[in-house]
Amino acid sequence: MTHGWITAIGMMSGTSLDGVDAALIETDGIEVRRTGQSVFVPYAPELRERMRACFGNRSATNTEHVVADDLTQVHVDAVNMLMDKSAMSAADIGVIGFHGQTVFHEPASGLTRQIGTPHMLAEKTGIPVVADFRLADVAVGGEGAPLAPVYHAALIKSAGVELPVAVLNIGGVSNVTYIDGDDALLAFDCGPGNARIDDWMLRHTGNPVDLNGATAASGTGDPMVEVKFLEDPYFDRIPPKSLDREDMAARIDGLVVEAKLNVSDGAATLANCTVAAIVAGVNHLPTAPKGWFVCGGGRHNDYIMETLATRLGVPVQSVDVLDWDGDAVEAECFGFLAVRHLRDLPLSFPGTTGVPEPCCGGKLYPTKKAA
Ligand SMILES: Nc1ncnc2c1ncn2[C@@H]1O[C@H](COP(=O)(O)OP(=O)(O)OP(=O)(O)O)[C@@H](O)[C@H]1O
Ligand SMILES: CC(=O)N[C@H]1[C@@H]2OC[C@@H](O2)[C@@H](O)[C@@H]1O[C@H](C)C(=O)O
Repeated sequence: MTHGWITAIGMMSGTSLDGVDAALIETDGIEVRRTGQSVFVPYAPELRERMRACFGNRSATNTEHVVADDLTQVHVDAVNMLMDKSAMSAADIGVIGFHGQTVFHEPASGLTRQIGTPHMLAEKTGIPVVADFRLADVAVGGEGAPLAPVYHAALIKSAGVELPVAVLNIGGVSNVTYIDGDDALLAFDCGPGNARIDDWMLRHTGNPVDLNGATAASGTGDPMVEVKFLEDPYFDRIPPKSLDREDMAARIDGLVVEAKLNVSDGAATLANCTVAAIVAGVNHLPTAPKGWFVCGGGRHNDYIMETLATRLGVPVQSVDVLDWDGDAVEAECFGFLAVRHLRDLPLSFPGTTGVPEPCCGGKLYPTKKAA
C-alpha cells in the first residue's frame, strides 16, 4: 500500500462544552509527518446551555436538530479561522475529521450519540468530512471510546521516551492510553476529569473553571468523600471501559452536598477524586508506567498535576514537554482518524474499546461537487 500524505483538519467538541478545538495535521494515517496550527472557538453561553439541555437524549428531538446546526456553524467558523491563520484554502485540505458533540453514551445498549450536521460542514467549507467515528465500534459491541489511543501511540513512537508510558487526557472525562511498544494497546476512561469541578465552580462562582487549580489549592480535600467515591464499581471493572460525562455525577454531587463543603474545600475534594480515579486505573495496567504525559485542559490545573505526581510517585508532565500541543491533541486525533478512515485502517482495537477485532469506523460526507 503506498500512502500519500494528507493534510487534514481535525475538530473536537469535548465533554466540557467549552468550545471547538480545530487543528491541522499532515499524516498518512500511520505516521504523523507534522502537526500545524490550532484554534479554539468558544461556544456562546446560550448555545452551551442549549447543548447541555441535549445531554441524555437517547434519540434526536426537533430542538436538537437546531442545536446541531448551530454547533456545526461554530465548526465552520473554526475551519475558516484555522485556514486564515495558516494561509491555506479549502483546496489545501484533503479532509475534515468532525467529532461532533457527544450528548449520550451508553455502549452497553449499543448507543452513542454525537450531534452535528456533517453534510452542512462539507457544503459550507467545500471540504469532504468524515464523521460518526464511534458508531461502528458500538455496533459490534465495543465501548465506542476512547478512540485517541492509536493517535497517542503514533505520537509516542517518535517521541524517544522510555517505555512503558501513559498518555493521559484530562478533559471533562479523563482517559489513559498505556503504551509499552508492543502493538497491543490498552486504554480506558479513568473517571471524571474536569466536568465535576467545572460544574461545582459554575454553581458557586458563576465561572465554570478552577483556573490553574487555585481554588482547590486554597482548600482541604475531604478524605471521606474520596473513599466513598472510590466505592463506585466502575473502578474495579476490567478495561476496556468508557464513561458518559454525567456518569457518577449525581452520586458525587450527593457526596459533596452531604459533606457540606465550602467552595475551596469542594474544589480540592473534587480534584482529589479526579486524581484518585486516575491512580485507581494503575491497578488495571500490566506494569506501572515510567512516566505520565498529560494532555487536555486539566493539565493546566496545577493542583491536579502536583497531586497526581505525588500519588503516582513517577514524573507527571504536560505533553508540551514533548513539543506536542496539549490543547490540540484530541482535535489532531480526529484529523488522523479521518485519514485512517480514508485508508481503510482500523480506529479501535480489542484493548482500547473491547471490539472483538480491530474495527474501522467513520462515515464520509463528500462535498456536493465530489458526490
Ligand atoms: N487554566 C486552567 N486551569 C484549570 N482548568 C482548566 C484550565 N484551562 C482549561 N481547563 C479545564 O479544561 C477543560 C477543557 O479541557 P479539554 O478541552 O481538554 O476538554 P474536552 O475536550 O472538552 O473534554 P473531553 O476530553 O472529555 O472530551 C475545562 O473543563 C476546563 O475547566
Ligand atoms: C463518548 C465520548 O465522547 N467520549 C470522550 C470523552 O472525552 C474524554 C473521554 O470521554 C474519551 O473517552 C472520549 O474522547 C476522546 C477524544 C477519545 O475518544 O479518545
